[in-house]
Amino acid sequence: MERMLVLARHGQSEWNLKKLFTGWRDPDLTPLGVEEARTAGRWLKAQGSQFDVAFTSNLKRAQNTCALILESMGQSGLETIRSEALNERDYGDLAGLNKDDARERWGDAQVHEWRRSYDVPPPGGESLKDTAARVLPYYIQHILPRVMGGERVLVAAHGNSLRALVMVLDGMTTKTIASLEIATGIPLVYHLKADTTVESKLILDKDIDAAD
Ligand SMILES: O=C(O)[C@H](O)COP(=O)(O)O
Repeated sequence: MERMLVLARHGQSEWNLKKLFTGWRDPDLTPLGVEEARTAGRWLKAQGSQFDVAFTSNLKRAQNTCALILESMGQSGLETIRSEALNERDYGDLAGLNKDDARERWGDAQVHEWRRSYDVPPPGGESLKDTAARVLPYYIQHILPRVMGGERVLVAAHGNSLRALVMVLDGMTTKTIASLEIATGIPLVYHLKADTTVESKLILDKDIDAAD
């Protein structure tokens, strides 16, 4: 039985382009982000992939990425389940601020800690640990059973909600997770074993250039 789980971060958003902290704010995709999503769908189709169900967040950049991937695969209208649990990490008081300005104001080290550490939240926002506290239960309760039942599952979500999941799938630690970047629109194709651990992982792009 094939147990396929594909994770895709949304394509470039309007606020990614402006280098603004986004979190739960709801900008749409840029034209490049639309093209990234369509390309991801074409790659997946070229791999011979098809999906039985998709999951995405309550934010339009992920929802539209999901729809564009499926459209490119000829699977528009596939069952797509939306959940706030898959939303990007909430960046709290940083949302809307420019990342370069934030580095100027608080220093590179502090901004990097807020963006990439496991348990240090940005002011008024969620740490990765907080994000994982909603992503992982949702994955275990709603996504994993479908994968283990042999359905081919797409999850179109966000840089940090996916980092929370990849941390577990890849057996990363609270220290090594700080180095993990997930680029926009690059599908991570997992196949799981019957015991739910990872049998294989394929990153459908060799030149990962993580969006800022
Ligand atoms: O929410 C955001 O600002 C981006 O989508 C992800 O931000 P990060 O790469 O700074 O965590």
